[in-house]
Amino acid sequence: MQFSGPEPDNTKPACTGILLTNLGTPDSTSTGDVRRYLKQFLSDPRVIETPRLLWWLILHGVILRIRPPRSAKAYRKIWTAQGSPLLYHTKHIAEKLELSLQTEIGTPITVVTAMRYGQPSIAEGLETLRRRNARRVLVLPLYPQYSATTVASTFDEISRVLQEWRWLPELRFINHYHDDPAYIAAMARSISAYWREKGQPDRLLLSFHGIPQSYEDKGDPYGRECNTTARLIAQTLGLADEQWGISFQSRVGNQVWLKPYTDETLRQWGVEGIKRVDVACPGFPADCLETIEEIGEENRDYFLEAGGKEYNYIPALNSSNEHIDALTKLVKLHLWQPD
Ligand SMILES: C=CC1=C(C)c2cc3[nH]c(cc4nc(cc5[nH]c(cc1n2)c(C)c5CCC(=O)O)C(CCC(=O)O)=C4C)c(C)c3C=C
Ligand SMILES: [Fe+2]
Ligand SMILES: [Fe+2]
Repeated sequence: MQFSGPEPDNTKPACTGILLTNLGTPDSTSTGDVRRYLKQFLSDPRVIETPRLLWWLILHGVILRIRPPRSAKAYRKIWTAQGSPLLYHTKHIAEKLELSLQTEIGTPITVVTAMRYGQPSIAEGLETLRRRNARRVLVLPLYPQYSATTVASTFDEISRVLQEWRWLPELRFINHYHDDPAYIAAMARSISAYWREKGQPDRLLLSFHGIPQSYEDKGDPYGRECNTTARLIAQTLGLADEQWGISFQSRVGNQVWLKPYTDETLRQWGVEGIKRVDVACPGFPADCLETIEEIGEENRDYFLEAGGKEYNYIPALNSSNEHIDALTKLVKLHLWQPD
């Protein structure tokens, strides 16, 4: 094994680094770039637990032929002049979080963005921190709820990259913050601010990305953590049981995923005569394909076609001040005491 250099740049003062990570996104909406992204994402054994040889045949024989053009079409609907929403929101959160932490904490601190799949990679993010002489690194994956498919996968990639380093920084890793009071308060404040402007709906749906039910059966705590987050937000908003619900979206393939499903729930609510539904996605701190297109557009149609009259998607926290304040508090809880 060759350990890579150079060593930390000691000509610069030592600082603490925050590696702010998110899932990642294609480089562009071309089918080729989307295929490259999906190949990396769906080859991760934390995401797909099917035996490797069988999965390789399915992935290369079927999925990577059919899905990239379909996903590319969906990405084209949400792409902006600044590129992919997931990436620019995450970068903007990192910039504002750095300013906020520098104001709050006397010691030098730097925040760097990295993506589990695609660019900027985790290897690049760690290299940037090494060049800035970050001798202590706190990793903050932007996933409030723990799942092996997301948080453990991020940890796998960090440890894979660091296996090649000689001189490791001190490391800390935030593995979830699903019940963190500042995050719950920020979510509740964002929803009630929306309602102050537009009035309150008949029902609030809190929709989370799903995972296969079999992963939960094998011990993944994700579904339980989503339920806790949803209950805490509803409690903070003072909602009665019949005023809100929880659901899981974005399922892929034909296995059973966590239920109830978002699309089925919205159709059912439309049929039941619920007039207005607002949807918020507390598992997505930054808006992305799954919120803007799937919740903002696709599921709107399901609800309205089933008889619903009004449907609103309440945007993610993104780089709002309430989100930055919550993340600043969260980071401060995990930081080292000053020397
Ligand atoms: C097929 C398995 C998948 C699992 C398991 C999964 C878990 C999971 N994903 C997120 C967050 C995001 N997923 C996003 C997109 C996305 N997810 C999957 C598949 C699984 N996700 C695919 C194939 C895609 C790509 C889009 C598509 O082709 O449909 C995104 C958005 C990325 C973007 O560029 O905007 C996010 C964010 C979580 C939190 C999670 C488990 C808890
Ligand atoms: Fe996903
Ligand atoms: Fe989706």
